[in-house]
Amino acid sequence: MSRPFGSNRLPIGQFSVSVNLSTAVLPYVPVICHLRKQLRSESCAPRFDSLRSMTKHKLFLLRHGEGAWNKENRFCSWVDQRLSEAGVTEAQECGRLLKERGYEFDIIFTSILSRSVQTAWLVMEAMGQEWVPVVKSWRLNERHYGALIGLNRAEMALNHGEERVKVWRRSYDVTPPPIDESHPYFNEIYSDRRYVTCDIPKEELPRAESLKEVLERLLPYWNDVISPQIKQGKTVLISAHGNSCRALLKHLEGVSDADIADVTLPTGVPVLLELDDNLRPLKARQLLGDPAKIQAAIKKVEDQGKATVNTK
Ligand SMILES: O=C(OP(=O)(O)O)[C@H](O)COP(=O)(O)O
Repeated sequence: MSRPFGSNRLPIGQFSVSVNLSTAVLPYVPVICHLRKQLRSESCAPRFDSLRSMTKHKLFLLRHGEGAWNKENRFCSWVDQRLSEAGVTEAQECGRLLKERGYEFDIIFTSILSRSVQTAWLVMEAMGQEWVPVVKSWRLNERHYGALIGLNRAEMALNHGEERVKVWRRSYDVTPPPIDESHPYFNEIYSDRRYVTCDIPKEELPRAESLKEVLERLLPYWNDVISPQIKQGKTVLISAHGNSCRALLKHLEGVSDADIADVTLPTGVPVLLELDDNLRPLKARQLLGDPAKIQAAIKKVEDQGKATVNTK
């Protein structure tokens, strides 16, 4: 008996089916041929192509819960403040929210500053996922605010003007004056033994950074360590800082140098990014939680640079 397809395996799209070409099947061959044609038609092909590149990776960025100096409105940066009572609650609530939504992490990255590590622990505890590995790097540390470390933002706005403070806080490529040995927090930072564990000599660690410089020290870590984990299909949480998360967002979303000035991250609010296989965002970032509360928290961070008298 002749075989119309040369064998008894009939390809349909990506699959093939075993066909017994008996006289009982032969009447259906035109229908099968029609289906094959449809699958190959131009109207079908793009749909499959886009499905292939649409593989979603979920990446979560988190600015730690409120720290003691967030509360006092001081530039904290590389000073190792722990979470305030409100910051502990924020981190726990963040963990509960992530649990309620059914998210599961495979690996967590933090800076080597206690407030980001403590936040990761509290999130994991609230999610019942304490076993998840945590990897720490100075490359996720907060931006180094140089000589501004420890200063009160509202007092600076009074002395230098709100515009100047906004430039120091939010511009992309303005580096604040560097910290030197006369600074009250210099020794506390540079004699801390955590900074001999870094992948560069202590002497080469920054003394002040613009957001651009934060991105430059963060990118090798993102490219070599974090992104391979995501590409392997792992769900990653990065528990870090306002400006290290902003730098990464700028990179991933392609935010312009000018527009990044208007991106503000509140403490304790997880940011969900859905990425394709090339780690490009598939849609806009999502700040998870009550939108009204999130807007209020963003405004609070922005208002920290206003010249109001700080009574706390
Ligand atoms: O330590 C800081 O950020 P963090 O609270 O995210 O670690 C900075 O002082 C944040 O200051 P900014 O919001 O003026 O950039």
